[in-house]
Amino acid sequence: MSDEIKRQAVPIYVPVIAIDGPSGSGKGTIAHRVASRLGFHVLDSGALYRLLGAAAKRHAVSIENEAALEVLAAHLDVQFTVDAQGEAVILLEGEDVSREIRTEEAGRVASQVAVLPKVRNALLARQQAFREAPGLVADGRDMGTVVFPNADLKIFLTASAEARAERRYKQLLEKGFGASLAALIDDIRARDTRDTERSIAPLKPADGALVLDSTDLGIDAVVQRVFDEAKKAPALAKFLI
Ligand SMILES: Nc1ncnc2c1ncn2[C@@H]1O[C@H](COP(=O)(O)OP(=O)(O)OP(=O)(O)O)[C@@H](O)[C@H]1O
Ligand SMILES: Nc1ccn([C@H]2C[C@H](O)[C@@H](COP(=O)(O)O)O2)c(=O)n1
Repeated sequence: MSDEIKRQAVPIYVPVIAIDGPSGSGKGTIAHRVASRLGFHVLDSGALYRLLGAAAKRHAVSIENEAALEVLAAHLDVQFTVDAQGEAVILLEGEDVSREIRTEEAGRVASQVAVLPKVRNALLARQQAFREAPGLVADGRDMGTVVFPNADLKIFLTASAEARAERRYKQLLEKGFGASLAALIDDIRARDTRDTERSIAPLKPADGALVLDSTDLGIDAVVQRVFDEAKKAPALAKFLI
């Protein structure tokens, strides 16, 4: 045996912040702001369910055909990129679907395919693979309960259905989509019911999650609350110095 010191690779711990909550509560906005400050990656898990819905439409697969959707989910050909202006671009089978998957219809279909256990299982490892150094902020419905149950910080972000519908209304108009506020409230309530009442990975606060109601809180105030909590988590505090 030589005196040579054998170097062993020390695995790097990759922290995760899980942000869950209902549609329009601000998860994506907060996740991007927090990730940008920390230099972390972002997982928009809802986009995967939306993409699966779009893939089902392209391949004429019924959204009730769980076996076929499981195969589609396992082979989903997606790329998350940015364009020259730094805007997020999502490619499905090489085609830019960034706009198509952001419609209310795409959200409804995503919520319908998301109730299927085989679909959720097929997307699980793909979501967990987003956990890369230096860290990840993951947004969705089951980030803290199922996908990253050991997350360093769990936030459950919520707001009244009316506040969320109003935010969505403004957002859709800004993007050039037509919208009706009354229809959005109905839609949000229907989606809340489906997401919270499904038998697998229902939307609910994870054990230990900080529940933040943003009905009367602006974006900056929510981000500050998240950082206040992050400072208390040993694996995250060093990124906030
Ligand atoms: N605290 C807040 N106060 C006011 N507006 C907000 C707040 N948080 C987010 N918004 C706005 O609400 C809209 C919806 O936010 P966002 O898309 O981040 O929600 P989401 O929870 O990710 O929705 P979804 O789950 O449907 O993707 C955006 O236009 C965003 O700027
Ligand atoms: N972790 C997740 C993320 C999303 N879904 C489902 C349920 C949502 O209604 C739908 C669209 O999500 P959004 O883009 O609005 O965040 O996808 C889920 O079940 N689990």
